[in-house]
Amino acid sequence: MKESLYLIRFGEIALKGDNRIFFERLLRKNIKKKLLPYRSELRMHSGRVYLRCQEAPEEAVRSVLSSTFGIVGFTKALRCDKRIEEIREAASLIADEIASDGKLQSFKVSARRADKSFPMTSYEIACDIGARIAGAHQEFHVDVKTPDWVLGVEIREAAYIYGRMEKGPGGLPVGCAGKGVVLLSGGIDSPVAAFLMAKRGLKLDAVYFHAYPYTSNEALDKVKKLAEILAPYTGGIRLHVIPFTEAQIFMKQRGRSEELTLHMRAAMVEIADMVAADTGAKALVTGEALSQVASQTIESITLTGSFAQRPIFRPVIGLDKEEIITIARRIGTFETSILPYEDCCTIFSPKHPLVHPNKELLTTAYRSLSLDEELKRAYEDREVYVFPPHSFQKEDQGTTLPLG
Ligand SMILES: Nc1ncnc2c1ncn2[C@@H]1O[C@H](COP(=O)(O)OP(=O)(O)OP(=O)(O)O)[C@@H](O)[C@H]1O
Repeated sequence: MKESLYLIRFGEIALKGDNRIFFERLLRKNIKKKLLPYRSELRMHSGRVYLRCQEAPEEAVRSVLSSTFGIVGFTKALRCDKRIEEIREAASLIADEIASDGKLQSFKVSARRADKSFPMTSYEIACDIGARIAGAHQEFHVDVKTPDWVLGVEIREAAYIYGRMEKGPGGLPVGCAGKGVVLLSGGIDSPVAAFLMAKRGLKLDAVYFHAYPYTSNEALDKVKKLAEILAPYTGGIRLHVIPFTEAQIFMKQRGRSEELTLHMRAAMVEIADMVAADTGAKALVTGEALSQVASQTIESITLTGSFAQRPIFRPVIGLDKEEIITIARRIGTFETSILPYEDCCTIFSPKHPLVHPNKELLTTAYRSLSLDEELKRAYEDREVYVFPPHSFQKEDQGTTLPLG
């Protein structure tokens, strides 16, 4: 009897020594949660992970596996009795499916025999199956050195037969690094920053500063859309929308024009920190890249970063715009990010912002604005959206696991 499953390869987790079990447990939990409402079962056998999820459409499972950090590869597999006739049949089903794509031509069979009582050697299995596939499909020829695809046969407590590996996103299971708060604008850079930090295991909440009516509801919809696109990677995401207009007007009226952008950034950092304190996050994340604009010089970043109670991670700090765009395209945020809705900072930004601020002078100027009440009110009046809806559970706070 044949059973259809997925064989999953975990990546960096394999290097985690004694702590590997924590990472594996978290990754399995993340996969199962993303497959809800379907029933799924994950089993481990000799360092392999097999997922059984018969109710879910294949597309849904593939989309979950290709967006779950910690997975480096996966493939559909067939499990059958340890009889050569069954193995041949399963191998030919997999070869038929790959042949129907018409894209791959050369192949090889890689056979492994953990159960040495099986009456054929690995070499004999490989020759037997390889000859049959090549005989049945004119489009396939054997190439043991650089094959387009590999048919895997593993003889364990049962026989497992699988075809082409698809790529997973790599990285570490979301949540293993604890929790962070990303400042998510509608631009190109911050969604990429969110993606990169989730890839290193950070569970994220997002904060968006909305200056209605100076920034439109379409601008807000755009950020919601970005959060929705990121959600499969981040294992769900909450978006905190901060009504920022009054605080911005307050700063504009009281401060010096050329200092306004930096004041706004500092205020954003302070509010994001409040969200972090509330959600148990240990770091902030921004999409800042060195020297991209006036507020991203070393002096500006040092100044605005000094208002945070936690480290600020800036994973795109050393990337060129083109490099950031390449990632944005790959993860699917680019087309949404370039929709033409203004960000609140652009609208309020002065013509000649300070580029190399003096930290002491600017800190004093910012503190003299006495913004505490304004910022507290903006924070308290925030609205929270969850992507996908109803997905957030208390246990999603993220746990810092011991690193091995
Ligand atoms: N309205 C906003 N809401 C939330 N975060 C913001 C907002 N505006 C800016 N940020 C944060 O500040 C960072 C720097 O913003 P800035 O507009 O200077 O640069 P940017 O390179 O255009 O960034 P992005 O492409 O992410 O908008 C952003 O990456 C983001 O993390």
